[in-house]
Amino acid sequence: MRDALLMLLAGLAASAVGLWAWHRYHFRSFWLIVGFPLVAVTVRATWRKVALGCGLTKKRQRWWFTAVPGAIASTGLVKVRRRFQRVAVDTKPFMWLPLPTRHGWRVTVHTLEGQIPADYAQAAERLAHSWGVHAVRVSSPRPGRVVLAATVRDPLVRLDHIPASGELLTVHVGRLETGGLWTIDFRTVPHWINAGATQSGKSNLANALFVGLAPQPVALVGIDLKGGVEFTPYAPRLSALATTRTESVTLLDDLMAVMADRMGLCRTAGARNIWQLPPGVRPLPVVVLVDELAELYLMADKSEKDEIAHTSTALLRIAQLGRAFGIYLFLSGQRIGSDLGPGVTALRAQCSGRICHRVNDPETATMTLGDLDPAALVSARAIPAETPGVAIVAHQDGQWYRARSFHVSEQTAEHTARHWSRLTPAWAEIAQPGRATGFDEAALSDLLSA
Ligand SMILES: Nc1ncnc2c1ncn2[C@@H]1O[C@H](COP(=O)(O)OP(=O)(O)OP(=O)(O)O)[C@@H](O)[C@H]1O
Repeated sequence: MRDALLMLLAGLAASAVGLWAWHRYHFRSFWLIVGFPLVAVTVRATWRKVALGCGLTKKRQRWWFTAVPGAIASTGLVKVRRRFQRVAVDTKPFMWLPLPTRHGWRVTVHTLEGQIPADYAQAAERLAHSWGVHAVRVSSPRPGRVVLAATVRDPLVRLDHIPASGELLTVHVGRLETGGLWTIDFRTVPHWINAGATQSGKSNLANALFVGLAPQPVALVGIDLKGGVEFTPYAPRLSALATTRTESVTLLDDLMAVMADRMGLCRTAGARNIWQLPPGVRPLPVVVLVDELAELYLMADKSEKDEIAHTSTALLRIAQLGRAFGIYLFLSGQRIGSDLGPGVTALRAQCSGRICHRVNDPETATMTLGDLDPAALVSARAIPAETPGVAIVAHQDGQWYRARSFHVSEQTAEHTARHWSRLTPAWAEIAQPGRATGFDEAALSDLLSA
């Protein structure tokens, strides 16, 4: 008997250790086979209580049945004394079966009359606490349906390695909280704002972007108003680098000339943008990386006014027209606010790509993320300092996500710059009007008619 008990205890201990090791070393299979089925049953079984607690139920008139007439049964609101009575009961939204995801589970819910997805988004934090998960995100694939995606544990605490990006002007810079890739695709979203307090991970993101773009046939240009400390390591792969405001003015003038040149090229070829040009005459896309954007706008005395106005107009024109002519902006800074002048506000309006790292004040989050869901602003302010690189991202699918960039050290960026330096086009080749593609009108006509 004692032996049997000992055997049983030993068996239980071995199973517990086995389960722990399984959970620890292969969470994915553990989650699918053990964790998820238990969670799915619990979520379905407790949905009425959870929905009621989170304010997602509606009162509906129902015929209520009591097995013992005369006894007092309570629905929580109405005391029922008869066998059948029409009473107001709390109705929960219909919930489908939960489905497992890489980092948790998701479930589709039918909204009740008068409910909108925002009602569920407001209750997301309550739902997360009720279910004991890291976060619940709400999306609505079609009217009347809401998908609640629960993340069991924060997938952004530890990230794997940066995967290679396949397509031109597309870079996988990190991971979204859903476990999916965080992708910056300049052809879909041409201009980006990358804001955040100091040490929040802005430069790391620029490194990740640079490492992804370096092997691609693109011209990279840097404007580094931190005196060049951030982008000088990229120099072998940069076609041009400006480290002062005066140099920036010249560089931006060159970029305007490139844009005018490309406009002429497209006009001659009857194309609306450079992507409609035949590959032989299509100019190289140019990505302009800017660090410390605010420095371009700060005025120490009145003598700088004209220079600032000039820079501001050039950047704004590039933001307005650059997309069609293959010139893209990635603007980083601690504050990109209206206090820097109307030029910044107008520039911000042209940048549909928004990335907000940890910020110190609510205004910066509001300025960066604009009129995105208020929950995004709350999330941006809640990013802890211990997780640099975590940001709120307005994604290409129209939703916002928490995301984290892959860690790319300065040494890696430097090595990449040297490795791909042979792909660096000389700035003179790009910047001289009429020579952006080496085209002349006759050669272009020949190419187009071929
Ligand atoms: N995704 C990440 N994963 C891990 N560590 C990161 C990540 N992003 C940034 N870090 C680390 O956080 C620190 C600050 O990052 P970074 O220099 O990019 O911040 P920053 O916002 O550019 O700061 P500053 O404005 O002061 O230059 C660095 O030590 C960097 O290695």
